Amino acid sequence: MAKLNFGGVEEEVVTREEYPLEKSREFLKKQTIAVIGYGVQGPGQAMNMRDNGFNVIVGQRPGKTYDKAVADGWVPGKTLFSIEDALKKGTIICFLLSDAAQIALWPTVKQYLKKGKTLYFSHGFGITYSKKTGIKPPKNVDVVLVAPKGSGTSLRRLFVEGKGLNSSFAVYQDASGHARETAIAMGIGVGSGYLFETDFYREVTSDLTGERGTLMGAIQGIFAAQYEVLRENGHSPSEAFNETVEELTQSLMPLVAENGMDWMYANCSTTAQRGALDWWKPFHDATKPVFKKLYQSVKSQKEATQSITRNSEPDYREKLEVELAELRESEMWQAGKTVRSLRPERN
Ligand SMILES: NC(=O)c1ccc[n+]([C@@H]2O[C@H](COP(=O)([O-])OP(=O)(O)OC[C@H]3O[C@@H](n4cnc5c(N)ncnc54)[C@H](O)[C@@H]3O)[C@@H](O)[C@H]2O)c1
Ligand SMILES: CC(C)(O)[C@@H](O)C(=O)O
Ligand SMILES: [Mg+2]
Ligand SMILES: [Mg+2]
Repeated sequence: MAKLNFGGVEEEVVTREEYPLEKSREFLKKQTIAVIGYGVQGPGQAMNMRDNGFNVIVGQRPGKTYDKAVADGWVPGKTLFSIEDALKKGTIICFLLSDAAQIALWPTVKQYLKKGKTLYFSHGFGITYSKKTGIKPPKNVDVVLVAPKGSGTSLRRLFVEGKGLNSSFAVYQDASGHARETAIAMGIGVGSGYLFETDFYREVTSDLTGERGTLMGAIQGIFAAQYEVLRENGHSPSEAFNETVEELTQSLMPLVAENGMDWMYANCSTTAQRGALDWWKPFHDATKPVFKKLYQSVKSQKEATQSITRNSEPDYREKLEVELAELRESEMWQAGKTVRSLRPERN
């Protein structure tokens, strides 16, 4: 593993140079990788592995998602099967159902976890919260995790562009003596740019915090608050949206991604720099208590209970759609729809 300095802290990472794709293919050449579930991570990981030359099959229940798998080139009876048939054939079982659905399907999955197989997750949820999920793998199988740090949609898009998301990897159970190499080889196989090591608990707690925080929850909250203040002070929707969202995603975040926050600041006016340098600390101080509360809610497993309870309700999709529609139909995001339609590349 390559040792790198992350802001003064030494950490080890696995890069593609160190563990090349050919090595991964060679290590997994006798395995049948069964991707169970074809939602968001399923397609990204399955198609990337297929394009990387691995022996991959998909297990999906009938319905719209099964039809999507057919449209993506998976062939019924050859590379696309019922969940049970894929579980039977697979030697590495990639459990890529939603975390709540994994609970319902676990008794079925467990039946097919024969000695020597590997159970693969993309989240530490099922294992860490095993008292709530009932997911307790038999001792004679390997249990590993590769968690791409981003949406399955981005995992696929970046792969097609010749780039790669980074992923974390972990071993929960090493029955074979080579579980760690399986995790690394799978991580490279699904198209990760590089891999950093963690454990199931740390993966799930950081992931739940991140998506509820700056990655998804906090960002919407901050957008909404600023947009509302601008509107309350007489600014038009287009002006408020541009100063809140559009400029961030189109102009400034790509600069942050490329070279960091100070570099983005340096590419703005001294007027903007002065204001941003004065104001980031009050925003930090105002939000830190909320982040502390969030982390506590994750640590106490309140977030896990909430996810399991709400996402296991039979009508959770319908209820989710109502909440997503509320966002979509808000003035801010409706303004955003019009703003996006005006981007020159859309014409
Ligand atoms: N969405 C992401 O991009 C992302 C990113 C990193 C990690 N993960 C993790 O990857 C795993 C898969 O998440 P996802 O978001 O791709 O899942 P998802 O919500 O998209 O669902 C995946 C599949 O589960 C199937 N399914 C749902 N309920 C079922 C049931 N009762 N019986 C049989 N099949 C059922 C659906 O048909 C779908 O094909 C989770 O552990 C998640 O935390 C997801
Ligand atoms: C893509 C995310 C937010 O990183 C993932 O953790 C998820 O749960 O979908
Ligand atoms: Mg997550
Ligand atoms: Mg995540």
